[in-house]
Amino acid sequence: MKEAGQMQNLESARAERSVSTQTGSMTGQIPRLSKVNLFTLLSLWMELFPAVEAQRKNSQVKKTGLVVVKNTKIVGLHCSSDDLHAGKIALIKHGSRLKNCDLYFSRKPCSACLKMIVNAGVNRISYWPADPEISLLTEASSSEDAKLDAKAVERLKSNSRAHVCVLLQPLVCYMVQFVEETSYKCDFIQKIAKTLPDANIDFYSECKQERIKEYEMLFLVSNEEMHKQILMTIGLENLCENPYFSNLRQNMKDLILLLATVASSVPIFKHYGFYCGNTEQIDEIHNQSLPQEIARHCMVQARLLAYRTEDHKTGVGAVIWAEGKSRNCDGTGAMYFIGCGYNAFPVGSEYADFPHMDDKQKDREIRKFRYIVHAEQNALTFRCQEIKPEERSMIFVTKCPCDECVPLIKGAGIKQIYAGDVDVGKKKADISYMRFGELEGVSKFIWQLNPSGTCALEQNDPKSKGSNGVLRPIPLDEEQHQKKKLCLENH
Ligand SMILES: O=c1ccn([C@H]2C[C@H](O)[C@@H](COP(=O)(O)OP(=O)(O)OP(=O)(O)O)O2)c(=O)[nH]1
Repeated sequence: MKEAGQMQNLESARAERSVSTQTGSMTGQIPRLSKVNLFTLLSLWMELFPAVEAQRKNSQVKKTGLVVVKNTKIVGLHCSSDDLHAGKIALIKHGSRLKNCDLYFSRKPCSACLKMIVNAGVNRISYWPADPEISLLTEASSSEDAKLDAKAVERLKSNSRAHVCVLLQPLVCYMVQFVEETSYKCDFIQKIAKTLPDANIDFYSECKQERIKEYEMLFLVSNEEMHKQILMTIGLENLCENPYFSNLRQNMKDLILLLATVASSVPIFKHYGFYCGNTEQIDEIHNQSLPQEIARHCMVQARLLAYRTEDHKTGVGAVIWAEGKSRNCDGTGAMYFIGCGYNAFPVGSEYADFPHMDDKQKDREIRKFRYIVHAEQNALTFRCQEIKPEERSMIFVTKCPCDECVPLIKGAGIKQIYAGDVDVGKKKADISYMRFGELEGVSKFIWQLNPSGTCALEQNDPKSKGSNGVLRPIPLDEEQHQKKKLCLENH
């Protein structure tokens, strides 16, 4: 019954959307993620940044993701490392620039982190209301410390100027359905469906189910009574009563479902990944490419950003990272965040200030193309770090960069582009994608089946890690290569 109802809702959402696209009416905009939910999702996702080191086992301290926001713009994406909690990393990386920032944690921070970030003058600290950084779910022997820490956190919270709170907003109507629909139709899944027509397309649903289970284990407390206990210990007793408790759990579940859906849209599937299409360039530049799991992680960030688009039809997200010369204290290893963005009308404009039509509209004056700022353009404009020519910087875009953006990316000194190649070589009425294919001097890693098989990323092998903790590809010899081909055919 519920499913039928959902389908009906989806149909009416689609119908409404297509009417609004044709008429330009203000109703029926596509569902959009709120900023708060985007930051929260990114913080959870950052907790899952692929480990560049042996992960702590049985530690009382859980890994934590963190998003630092200044004036509604993201200025930091971090995750805890073996040595340092996320809050400490924020302090090292941003120092007094933390003043007036909003911080989104994937777990309630411990007292050691909280005292420092409160002292730095942050504006707001929001955290995911499940098991805190100092776990309350670990064995009894350590829970005494966890409880003492929770008390200290409460005291710091009530005596600080910063607003320490849980910020989760309910998703707008049809958001989950919209994310499901667009994730399934996105370039990455469709590329697999097209190039491997025999592949069981159910791999996507299977992958999603696995992700949901995995993230529920990590980010939800399955037992309701236990969850209430935790909430009470971390000072959220007012959320333990209904309807607040059931609403909170529903919001948490919806966000986890959304994260799992988006994460499965860039799947770990056979020999698909981001590869350089030009086989002549492979030997020369492949060694410089990122490990697949990190590239995939960053692309999912870009996919999440795309759900903040202001374009009725096509959401695009972009995120820029760079790899420093050596590993830093962050759980992201040598990688550090530079900037991110999504396609939207100029900052501060109202909905009706600019036209929203696509190129199906005959009247060219009321088309969106001359007004909308592209995801890459926003990522470059609002970057919080400089792009250093001596370092490897990379942009992850959910769509092939267009002719407006390609020279900007190259001119900014970005060394690598990770993208899909839908639309490459196309000249549409108001936007074209001719330059990407011809672009030289910037390495392009396109989502595809490994074209050569001559390099593979043996990601679990510690020997494949470089001195900076970043994984390196290992070349395969001819025999291994043949085996790879065989196992590909067997799948
Ligand atoms: O590098 C790019 C290229 C495009 N866009 C944004 C701008 C615009 O908001 C949308 C245009 O997408 P598309 O080319 O797909 O045009 P469309 O008219 O939205 O869709 P269609 O594919 O049906 O033509 O994507 C970017 O952010 N970056």
